[in-house]
Amino acid sequence: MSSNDFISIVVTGAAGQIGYSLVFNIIRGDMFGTEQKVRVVLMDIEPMLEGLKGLKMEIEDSCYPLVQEIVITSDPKTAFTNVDYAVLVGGMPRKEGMQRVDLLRANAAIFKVQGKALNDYAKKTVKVLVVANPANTNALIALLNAPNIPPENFSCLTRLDHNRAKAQIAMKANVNVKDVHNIIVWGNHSLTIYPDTRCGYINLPTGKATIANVIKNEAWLQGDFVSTVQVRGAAVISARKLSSAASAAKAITDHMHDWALGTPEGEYVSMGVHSDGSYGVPVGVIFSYPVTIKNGVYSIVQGLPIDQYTREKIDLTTKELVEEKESATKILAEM
Ligand SMILES: NC(=O)c1ccc[n+]([C@@H]2O[C@H](COP(=O)([O-])OP(=O)(O)OC[C@H]3O[C@@H](n4cnc5c(N)ncnc54)[C@H](O)[C@@H]3O)[C@@H](O)[C@H]2O)c1
Ligand SMILES: O=C(O)C[C@H](O)C(=O)O
Repeated sequence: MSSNDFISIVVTGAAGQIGYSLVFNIIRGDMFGTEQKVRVVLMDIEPMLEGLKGLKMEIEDSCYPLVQEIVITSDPKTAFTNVDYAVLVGGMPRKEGMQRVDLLRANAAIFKVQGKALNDYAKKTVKVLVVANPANTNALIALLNAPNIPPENFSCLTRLDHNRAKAQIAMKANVNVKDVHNIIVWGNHSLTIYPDTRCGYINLPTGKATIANVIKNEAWLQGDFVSTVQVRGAAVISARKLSSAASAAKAITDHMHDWALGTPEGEYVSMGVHSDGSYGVPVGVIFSYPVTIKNGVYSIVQGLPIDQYTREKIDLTTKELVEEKESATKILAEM
């Protein structure tokens, strides 16, 4: 995993709300295990360095034994040098009246710089997770600017959508979330993401049962369930007046934990990864697929049945990602 006895991980946007939760998940051992020491680089823009100093003090005062070193910086070279893992949370948030393309433009500049910095300074084996929205296309921009790092090492966060779907099923079926398995979320981390339960199952005291057989309500599974997951981020913003933070940090932790340490035999998780053309999605967009992970390498689950309804949902989210890719390509060409 690391040439030393510690792992080095950078979190960008560390002074923000996700950062405040995420960093403690890392140093508690939730991400890489309770025996793994970590060097954590907290990166943010220069005006936030004072806040990062406070976060560093809180980390010290928490006395977590896994902490090897805490670095705070706003300099990309310092941030990315020799890191094993990079979690890119920092970005420009959408402001009132801002179109999606304006958000893309603001973030393209950030992810171009960070992609180049990863390329120049990180280990070539670095595993990158992009969280800042639009997460799939920001990840693509970073990847396009890091030609020396394999595309398979770039991912974006859709595990929060995956976890949201799992939680909705557990609540509807009145079972513990740990008994719900093999939910899939396909596509873009946006309103078009498609939560799919057709391959999922629930462990009941009587044995394994399909989600459809337990829920017995196809209209709900194809209707309210899908829309609840799709608008969950907006619902949290509307209630909290802030976007999801602790649940996002938990999802980031789950994503990196599984990427580093693997998935249990037969268990799928959802990850936004560089499309290889699987399931008719064009090569070269960052698309959320079901994956299994072994020895730090993910494999897209192949051969799942795709019915007409699922095909339409996958096509819709694919169309949005292809359009985002076209906008990003134009924006990058103008820079
Ligand atoms: N993919 C997902 O599931 C998911 C879920 C929740 C939030 N998000 C996204 O995650 C991002 C962060 O959310 P948050 O609530 O922590 O936001 P926040 O506004 O609290 O924090 C963002 C931080 O990023 C920093 N930042 C801005 N530009 C930067 C740059 N160039 N380099 C380094 N840092 C920079 C800011 O200074 C700020 O401290 C947002 O884009 C949000 O939409 C994604
Ligand atoms: O920050 C947002 O716009 C919402 C976030 O992506 C979420 O899914 O909670």
